[in-house]
Amino acid sequence: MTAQTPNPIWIYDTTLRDGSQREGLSLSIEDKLRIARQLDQLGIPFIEGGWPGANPKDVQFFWRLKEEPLTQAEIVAFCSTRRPHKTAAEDPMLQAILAAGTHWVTIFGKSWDLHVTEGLGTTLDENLEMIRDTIEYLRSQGRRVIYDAEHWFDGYKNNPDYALKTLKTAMDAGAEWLVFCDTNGGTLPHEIGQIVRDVIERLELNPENQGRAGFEPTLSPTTEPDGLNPPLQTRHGASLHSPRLGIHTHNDSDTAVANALMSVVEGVCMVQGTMNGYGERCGNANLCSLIPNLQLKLGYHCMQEEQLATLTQVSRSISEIVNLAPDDHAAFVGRSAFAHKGGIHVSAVERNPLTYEHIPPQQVGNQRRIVISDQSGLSNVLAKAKSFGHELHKQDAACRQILGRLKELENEGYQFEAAEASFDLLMRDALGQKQQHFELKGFQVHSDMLQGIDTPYSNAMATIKVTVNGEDILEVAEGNGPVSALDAALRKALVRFYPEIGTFYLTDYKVRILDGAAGTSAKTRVLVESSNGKQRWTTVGVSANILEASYQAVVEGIEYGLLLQSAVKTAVEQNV
Ligand SMILES: CC(=O)SCCNC(=O)CCNC(=O)[C@H](O)C(C)(C)COP(=O)(O)OP(=O)(O)OC[C@H]1O[C@@H](n2cnc3c(N)ncnc32)[C@H](O)[C@@H]1OP(=O)(O)O
Ligand SMILES: CC(=O)C(=O)O
Repeated sequence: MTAQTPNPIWIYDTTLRDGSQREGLSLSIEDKLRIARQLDQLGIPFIEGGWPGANPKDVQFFWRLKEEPLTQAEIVAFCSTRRPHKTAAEDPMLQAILAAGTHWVTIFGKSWDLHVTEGLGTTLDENLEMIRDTIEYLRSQGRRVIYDAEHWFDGYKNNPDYALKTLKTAMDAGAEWLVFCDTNGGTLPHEIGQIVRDVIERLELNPENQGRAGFEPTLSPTTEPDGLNPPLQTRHGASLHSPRLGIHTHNDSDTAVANALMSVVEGVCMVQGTMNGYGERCGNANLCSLIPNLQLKLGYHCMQEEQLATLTQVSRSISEIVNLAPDDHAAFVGRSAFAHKGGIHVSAVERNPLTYEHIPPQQVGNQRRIVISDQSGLSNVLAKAKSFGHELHKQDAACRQILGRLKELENEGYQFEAAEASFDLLMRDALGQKQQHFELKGFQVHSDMLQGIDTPYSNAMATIKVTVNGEDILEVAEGNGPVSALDAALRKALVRFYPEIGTFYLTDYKVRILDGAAGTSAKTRVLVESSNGKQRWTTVGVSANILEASYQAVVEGIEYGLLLQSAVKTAVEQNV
């Protein structure tokens, strides 16, 4: 028995166009080029690059791509139909889209009569003319056209006959893809399914051309012939008399991904969306969820398995480029997507990951994580101990002791899920492996608010006394705040004994008031992130005194840094 080839779905990415309509997101040309290259590597066949007539950046972006073309993806330029009562040939926007020099163009036109009369301010017939004239003109100029039917679902609900006329006009004018857009994002999955089914029937579209029924059409954008109205063929030789269908959904009802999936189930074979779901208002359908759902759950083919296994990295790299923090809880690609916190979950996952994971995380390039907290059981402790290289068994007394201490400290306000270095130190303490590098004798911090030439500024001074190897050390240091002064004084006292401390620095400092109702006597939790230039680690301190909490976190940060350095030293010595 031969394995059946999965039906293909063409992914159409619009991060660079619809994605950049998200409030707070702005891309430079270099950003756009970097994102386009990542999508190309990922194996996305269609990348919508922007609207060339709308702004100079998008014009230049297409020029830059001509100089440094993508390896496999087809870059698509986007534009509206021509303006009412003009010809397509004289519309400057359409001249701009031609000048972009892409093989494929996407044109959006109105499907909803309300938008025609109130948005465009023209007649229903003129809108049909605009669609026809625009597409025919672009075809006459050798372009292949994807037609985005804007507000398709609202239009179809309001006036199905007119909406169908717009689609038929686009189809007859030579559009190769008709894309149903849920522009306002208000349609629910059951309505999407019903409407797509109706339209396929009413337009008498051939389901064979929709990428189902075992066909594997050769519509690879880069391998098909150039030129005017190229003949479209399926692998089996049947010519494409009817266009293929696509879906473009927005997330205003939080159902964009479900809506796109419903359309595919009904026969649509192009899915438009954006990386990380960026887009106007609440965003577009998130390709980072859609692609794995299509390929791993529904059995369609979107990209090679190895490309899918880079999805998490591409998602995070794009969030870095657009300068938006990645969503830790995003399905498939989020940091927490395969994080297990509850003790029951961890105990089962350690036996068989299927018990609490819907897919193996590595299929999308993500990884399983075990989180430590007061929701933990012995299984969490064992899993963490293993990841830190400690030999520990469920029956060991230390194991229960660590779990008990963890719960006790979390009850006092500590939070170890974000401070794994402190948890490692706690485990070492219980296992009798914690090395004490110094002993605190006391510290004092003095903080002033001073008047500068224009603005006030703060100045702080810390004095610290520690004992190292039996020797008492007293040091003073200044800082721009009490914590930085204390940190500086401590390092100054220790650096003579532990020169590696000179390479450590604080990279983040977070404070959380734990019991707001208690006012100034509330407890404070401090999380400190430290680095030695190669690794980063986080430690935690809790106290009613913010300086005391900061001191705990800073000291553990230094202790842990020393531990990491000595582990490196040991590894080097052993290799030698
Ligand atoms: C659903 C979508 O996401 S569509 C994409 C939306 N994206 C954007 O709008 C971003 C880029 N847009 C822009 O830079 C500008 O809006 C431009 C350059 C396109 C147009 O700017 P302006 O000429 O100043 O027009 P403005 O933005 O005020 O209004 C939009 C015009 O497009 C017209 N229009 C809207 N849809 C269409 C359409 N499908 N076909 C033709 N014209 C359309 C509107 O009727 C309006 O016309 P008017 O100027 O006669 O009132
Ligand atoms: C075309 C498009 O972006 C929309 O209708 O949402």
